[in-house]
Amino acid sequence: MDIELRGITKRFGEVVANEGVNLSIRAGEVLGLLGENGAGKSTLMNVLCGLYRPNEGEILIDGQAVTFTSPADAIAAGIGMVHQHFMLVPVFTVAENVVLGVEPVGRLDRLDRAKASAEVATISRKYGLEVDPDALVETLPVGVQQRVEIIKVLFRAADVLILDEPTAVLTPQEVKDFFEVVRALRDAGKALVFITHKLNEILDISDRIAVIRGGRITGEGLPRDLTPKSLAEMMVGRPVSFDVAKAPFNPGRALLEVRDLTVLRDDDAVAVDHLNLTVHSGEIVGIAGVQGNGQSALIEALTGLRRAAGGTVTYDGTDITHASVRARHRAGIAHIPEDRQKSGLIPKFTVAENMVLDTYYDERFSRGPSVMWDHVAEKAAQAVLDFDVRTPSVYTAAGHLSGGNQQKLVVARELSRETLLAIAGQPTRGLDVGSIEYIHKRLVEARDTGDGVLIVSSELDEILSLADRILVMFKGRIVAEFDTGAGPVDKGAIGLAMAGAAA
Ligand SMILES: Nc1ncnc2c1ncn2[C@@H]1O[C@H](COP(=O)(O)OP(=O)(O)OP(=O)(O)O)[C@@H](O)[C@H]1O
Repeated sequence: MDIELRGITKRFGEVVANEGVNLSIRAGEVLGLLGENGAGKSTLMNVLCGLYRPNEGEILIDGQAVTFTSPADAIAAGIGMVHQHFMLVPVFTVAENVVLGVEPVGRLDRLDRAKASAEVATISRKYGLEVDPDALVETLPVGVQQRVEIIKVLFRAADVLILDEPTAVLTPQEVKDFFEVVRALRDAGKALVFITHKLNEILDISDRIAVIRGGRITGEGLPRDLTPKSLAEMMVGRPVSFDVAKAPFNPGRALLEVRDLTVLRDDDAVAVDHLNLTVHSGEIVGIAGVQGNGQSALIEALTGLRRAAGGTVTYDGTDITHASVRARHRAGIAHIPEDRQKSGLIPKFTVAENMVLDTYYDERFSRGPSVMWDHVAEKAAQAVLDFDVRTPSVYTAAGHLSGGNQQKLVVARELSRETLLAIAGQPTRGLDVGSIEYIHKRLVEARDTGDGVLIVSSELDEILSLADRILVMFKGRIVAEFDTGAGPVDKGAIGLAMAGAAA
């Protein structure tokens, strides 16, 4: 099935998210769609999958114009979206999730479980999407849950699959397996649209690449004619540097001292196991590791979101092991959370309000019980400029910003106040290369002016380019340490430690 988008324009009030977009999506082809944060990728895909109606333009399927009034229309026409945030019911099995809402009339009590399992097994075999149809979704790793989402779309007989940043949450091995599936789908004649911010990935998996900028398609090309550098330039409209310039390493006093820290998961399993680490002033410490080795629980414990079951956390000489989130925040600890949508922002609040979440006690912003909103708006406008947050105004609801710009807003709030220590979880996930360059610069600036910075990232390249010291976390413990100042670090050795070789 071939699709032709012709002259698609989509506006939100004053904002033109897509403008006169012409794009073809062909059977048996992976189309890579690349664009900076806020360029209009999600909007365009939401038009294609029936979630938004365009103000102008039309969609043609095999030459015939179609109108979608709901996602159900698009699904009926064979267009399926695999969302970035999975929409599965955790307490249902794989097969139940797949057939839910389709047959028989969406009622689980009338579901023929054996038939559903058999159908899931057939799809799973056909495209190499390995999964146990009878497993409960909540017991499955993220990479497998994603396969369930894809099976769900294929079960609805989709010929066109839209994959919105599918690799953002996957480990490198899962990405490899996932690419195999994408190729199998393409070879079976499906049309795929693949959205990612990772330039190497888009060059690897795409048959054709289209670049969107400011709501318009500004370039198209074949991977063999493009490089990460040329793609980055096409996308951002200026050269992007992948190197970070840092001042000489000159660490000061110990700012964060973690001793013998143990943290439990919700089910009481040990997530962080008698862990020790120190972050000094003027130093970036990077924690590398395959996701799921306790990094998230560690950050939660350091920022007060999760109780420490044992050990101590000392910040600038004070024991903060059991201090509240707010007390830590006030004491000058910045936190860039891993999941901005869960814990970073309040989507209904404006950009300005989100800039002062938790800071309104600050005497610069409040006098007595009342908040000085003019002053807040002014400060917010400056931070929006400084951190290149793309928003129509500071009075726009944060939930209306593109995903990447929401992330930049959190970073702007956390790094534009007086802090001593910044703790960042996956600080650049979902960001375009221009924004990554920008946020890396700001983190290095914080270090150069004497802050301590602790970064947890599953992107090894990010850790390598930023960290002065690299700690590898495996099964809740630090299993290896690498000093980047002492000559080039052996990537292979880090990889081995991440896989538990040194444990
Ligand atoms: N529901 C909405 N209401 C108002 N404005 C919106 C809405 N959805 C998107 N926008 C605006 O439309 C523009 C395009 O956003 P879109 O989400 O399509 O970008 P994107 O390319 O997917 O970005 P990202 O890479 O950050 O996910 C942005 O300026 C965004 O603020």
